[in-house]
Amino acid sequence: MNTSSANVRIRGLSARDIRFPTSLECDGSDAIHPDPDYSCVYVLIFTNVEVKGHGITFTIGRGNELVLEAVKSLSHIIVGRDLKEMFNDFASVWRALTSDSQLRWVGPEKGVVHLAVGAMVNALWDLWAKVERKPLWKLLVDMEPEKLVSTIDWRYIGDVLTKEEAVEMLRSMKPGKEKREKEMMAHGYPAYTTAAGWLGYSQEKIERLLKEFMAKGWRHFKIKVGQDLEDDKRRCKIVREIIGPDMTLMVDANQKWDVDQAIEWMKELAPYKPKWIEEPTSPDDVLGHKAVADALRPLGIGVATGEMAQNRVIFKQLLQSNAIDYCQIDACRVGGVSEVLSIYLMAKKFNTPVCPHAGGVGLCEMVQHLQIWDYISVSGTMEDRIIEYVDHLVEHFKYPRVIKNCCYMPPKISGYSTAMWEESLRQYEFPYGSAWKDLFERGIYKDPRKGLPNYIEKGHEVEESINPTAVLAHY
Ligand SMILES: C[C@H](O)[C@@H](O)CC(=O)C(=O)O
Ligand SMILES: [Mg+2]
Repeated sequence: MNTSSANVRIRGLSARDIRFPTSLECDGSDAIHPDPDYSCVYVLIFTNVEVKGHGITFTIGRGNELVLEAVKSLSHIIVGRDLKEMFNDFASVWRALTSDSQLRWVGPEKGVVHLAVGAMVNALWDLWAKVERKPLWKLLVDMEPEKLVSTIDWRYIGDVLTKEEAVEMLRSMKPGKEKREKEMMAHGYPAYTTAAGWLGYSQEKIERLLKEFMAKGWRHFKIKVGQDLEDDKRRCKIVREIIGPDMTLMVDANQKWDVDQAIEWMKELAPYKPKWIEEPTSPDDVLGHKAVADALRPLGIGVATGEMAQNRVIFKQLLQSNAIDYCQIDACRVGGVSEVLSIYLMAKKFNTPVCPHAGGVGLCEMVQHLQIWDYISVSGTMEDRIIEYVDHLVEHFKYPRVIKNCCYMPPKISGYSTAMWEESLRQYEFPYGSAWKDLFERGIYKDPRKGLPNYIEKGHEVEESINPTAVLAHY
């Protein structure tokens, strides 16, 4: 470890509720989430020296309120701790964050508490990379295999991949690493875009955006489906007409269907040659995904999923039962970088390509690091692999992704690319930021602090409560 991490101690942690009103333009909309306001809980870890860790977890609006509280409840686990000692045994830090006995009861390792762990763990990895003065992908690439696997909690996955196997896997990829790194620096990692295909966009907007992306050289596109079959057919037909037969079309149902419905619906969309159907059904239904995948493979359609798979155990089952053709890790959904690493390693074992999910705020910034590490150190191939790209909210990041020739170029600044501009935070912190104040004043959004029923005076459920904060739960 770089000597600069010696005597560095975590002095404090702040978490802020940052929201962007993206639902106004239907950016990010899909069959299940028609009105997402791209948001994040923004965690800042302060130390006794200048270096700070920035970590985010993505939500689509009010979920921030819950994640924020979970971060506060977990913060005592890392505040006051020594960095060097934490990074010497990072798996134990992760285990401590996921094992708080009382909070664990409302998980475990899933949902709100796990999203909170994700933000905190991402902030710690950002801090680690900054202390080492490397972008996160390079920190991972340069780490000795033993060290890298020591950051992962192997509980529950050792039946498909042991720590020792993972070390061997990483060692076996050492030859050619330098060459792959140089190649990455020169050409970057290929991307596809979802930015033309949100469900709430009008036909005119989809057509215009597709043409604009095509003119810039984009060749792989994803659109949302799942609300109305006839409408999906119409939209897929238009997209195919615009992009032509040779370019890639992917479709995403965001969990809209039952298993049988997914199979039937996709048979109808098969003539438009989608490469994959993403999230055809419930993210928890491993065997359901398998049924869909088995039925659609003969039609040349793969199944992709993962953006809402809650932890490494679900990924283990999806991979071991051959229920998915594309593994879509998400940088925040599982417990941050450490758990994501274990999913990449399992995907390698089962020879399943990883194509990260990035439709959200800050996800493009984060997943590029992970996928670049995968190419250099884990899979050693980009075949059948591609990173999602969306184009909004980039201006709020200090060191945003750099796209050249439709490829992500490796970040050069140390850290995990998660830091946002203070001005953006001041504008979009909910509900106090200036942008939100303006939206409330113009009546575009309702200020949640106004016009709430006052349960203390009028209410019945909580009038007996001796804790006035109990009413907060009754918004
Ligand atoms: C609500 C989000 O925008 C979601 O639709 C993103 C997604 O599914 C994707 O990018 O894939
Ligand atoms: Mg998706």
